[in-house]
Order: sequence, then structure tokens, then C-alpha cells
Amino acid sequence: MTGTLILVRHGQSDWNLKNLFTGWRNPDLTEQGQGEARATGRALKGAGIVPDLFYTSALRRAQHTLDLILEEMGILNVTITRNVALNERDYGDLSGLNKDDARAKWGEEQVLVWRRSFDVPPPGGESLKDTAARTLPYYEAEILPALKAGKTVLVAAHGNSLRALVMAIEGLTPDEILAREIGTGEPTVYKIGADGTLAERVTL
Ligand SMILES: O=C(O)[C@@H](CO)OP(=O)(O)O
Repeated sequence: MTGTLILVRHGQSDWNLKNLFTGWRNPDLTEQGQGEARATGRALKGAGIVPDLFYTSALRRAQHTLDLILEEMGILNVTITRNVALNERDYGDLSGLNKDDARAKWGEEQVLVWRRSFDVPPPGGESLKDTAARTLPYYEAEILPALKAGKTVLVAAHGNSLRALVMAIEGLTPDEILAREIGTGEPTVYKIGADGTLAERVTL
């Protein structure tokens, strides 16, 4: 028996559109972002996926994404679990700054290190390693047991909290995760075996 894990990054947010470091700040989805979330809902429905359990972060853009997916899938009256463990990486002092302005100030390379290195945190914020240190234990305690029992679990979260999960599930190295990007509204679907390891990545 395999479980199914669907990881969805939130749709485009106001701050994605404005090219601002977002982290734990709380912008909502743009109209385009709402459309991306709805399209993912339709794709999941079209693939015949029927989730049993629903998780999201404590941030509006991910919660709104999940709500729109559920609306498109015609799923009503379910319990949604929201937890800060699934929040975006905290961008610390960079939060609210324009990414191009940051590149102009600190240089392309330094900003890339802050954005995509595994263990170098942005000033006052979390590295991907720090993010994984809260996201992974939550996944292992709350989500993995359901997957091992064959359930289908839908998680709507964020670029970097999901990259932390993808790294662990796919067994990627720090170098490999550096190059891994997840687009806004993009779903990643895995079959997880009864032993809790990745059985298959499914293309919708
Ligand atoms: O600003 C952020 O919180 C994230 C996701 O939008 O940005 P980045 O892709 O640079 O990690």
C-alpha cells in the first residue's frame, strides 16, 4: 500500500509580483496567483486525486491557495490543519526588500547564497537547513504516519519550506537542492511506501 503526498506551492502573491523578499510577512495572492491555485485544483481533480488530509502554513497566501484548490475540487467541510512549521523560510532582515535592490547592494553572488545555499542564513533569518529543522520533524510526526497508512495528504505551503521537504524525500544533496525551483501554484506529487520512503514521483 502506498500513500500519496501532494505538495503545492502557493500561487503568485502580491510580493512575488513586486519582487520582494517575503518570508514570514503575510501578503495575499494576486489575481494570477488565485488562477494558479484554481488550475492546480482542477488538475488534481482531473487526475482523480481525492485527499484525506489537508495541511497548510500559518500564512495567508498558502491558506488561500488551499481554499481555492478545495473549491475547485468540490471539497467542503473538511478539517484543515495550519501550522507555523510549514511557513516559508524566515528571510530576517531581507524581508520586504526588493530582490534586485538587494543584488545591487550586496552583489549577485551573496544574494544567491542567501536565497539558495543550504546552510547560510540571510541576516537575522533562517537558512534552508534551519527551515528543514522545523519542517521535517513536523512532516515526520504529523504527515508521514498517514502516508505510511496509505492516506492521501495535500499540503499547501511555500517555496523554501517545500524545498526542505523535497530535499529529504528525494534524498537530494545540498548542491542538488540549490538548483531546485518550485513555481508558484506548482504541485509535486509523490507515492510514499509503507516504510515511509519515496516509491515514485508522479507527473500529473
Ligand atoms: O521571498 C520569499 O519568501 C521566497 C519565495 O517567494 O523567495 P525566494 O524564492 O527568493 O527564496
